[in-house]
Amino acid sequence: MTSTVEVTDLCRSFKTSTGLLWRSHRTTEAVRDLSFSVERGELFGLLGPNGAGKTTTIKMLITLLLPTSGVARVLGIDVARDPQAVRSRIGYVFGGERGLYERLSAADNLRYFAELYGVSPRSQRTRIAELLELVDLSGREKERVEGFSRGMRQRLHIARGLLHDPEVLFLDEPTIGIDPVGARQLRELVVRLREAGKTILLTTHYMLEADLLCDRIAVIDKGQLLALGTPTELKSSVDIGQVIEVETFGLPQTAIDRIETLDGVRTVTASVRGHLQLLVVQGHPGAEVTGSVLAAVDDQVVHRVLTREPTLEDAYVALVGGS
Ligand SMILES: Nc1ncnc2c1ncn2[C@@H]1O[C@H](COP(=O)(O)OP(=O)(O)OP(=O)(O)O)[C@@H](O)[C@H]1O
Repeated sequence: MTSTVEVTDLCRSFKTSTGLLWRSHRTTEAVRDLSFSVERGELFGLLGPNGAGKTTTIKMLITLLLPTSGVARVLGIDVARDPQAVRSRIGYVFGGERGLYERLSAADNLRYFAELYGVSPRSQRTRIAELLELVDLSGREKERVEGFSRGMRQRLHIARGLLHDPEVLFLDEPTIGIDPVGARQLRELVVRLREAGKTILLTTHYMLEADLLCDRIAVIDKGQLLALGTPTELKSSVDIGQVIEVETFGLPQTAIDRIETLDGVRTVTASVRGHLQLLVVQGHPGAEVTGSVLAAVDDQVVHRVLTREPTLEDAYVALVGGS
């Protein structure tokens, strides 16, 4: 049986030129020899840092961009040979997407797109009602979109992407810019879609989201596949050493730089948590680094220290940080 999405040695490069008088040309290889497949009914995640090639890959799969070389098949159809046939059987939604009619109600927006997508007039009414129910917007369908939150708009976009009942759905950063409550509602919707039998390929920068949602994940960087597997497989495939979280306040950059150079330390990431700074220090496998990390930090500024099990984010940082 063929996979629902099958990507084989896929490449896409872009030629760009800069300068007015002396033009210089540059080629960016956005996707390089990428191969993976997504099985029917699977929720598959594509992860990678900015510029890794995730959107370029999705754009080729949804027939908005032609591959430079290699083959991509969706539902067994070559995306470069028969884009029309692919388009009629897939849906896609980009995070932060515009394109809804603000002055129209949610239901009128769906009616308009249903016409555009050629949904038969007979089935439009029931289809729209079903979709509004699915995306938790029934009861709000008569309200104009201009009064909707970002999360509601995104759910409406997903309903729009499902009007023609596609078998495969591509979601590019579906929860970007959406508050935690809205993001949770969207994640619940994605789970319902999977339960309804859709095959879903999604990109995200949120590791917790990927860990919660995805059956399998491909991690890509610089257009190439770095790792592929279930969240559990990824966590155990990367030989992660000790992970220490240090909550501090007012820690100078020089101290963070010093920790990075300590023996046994693999990566250090610093972020803001409320009024505190959170340092996440990953050690090399087998190295005991808690003592030396704490010695490098003035204990006047340490709020809390804990060691914990590696998360998908730790595995991701180890994979991408080391590439
Ligand atoms: N139309 C284009 N012209 C030139 N270069 C492009 C074009 N589209 C993408 N690129 C380049 O291709 C590379 C991959 O970009 P892409 O948008 O696929 O990454 P991404 O993984 O989706 O990143 P992000 O997480 O930031 O959305 C980048 O270096 C980008 O600058």
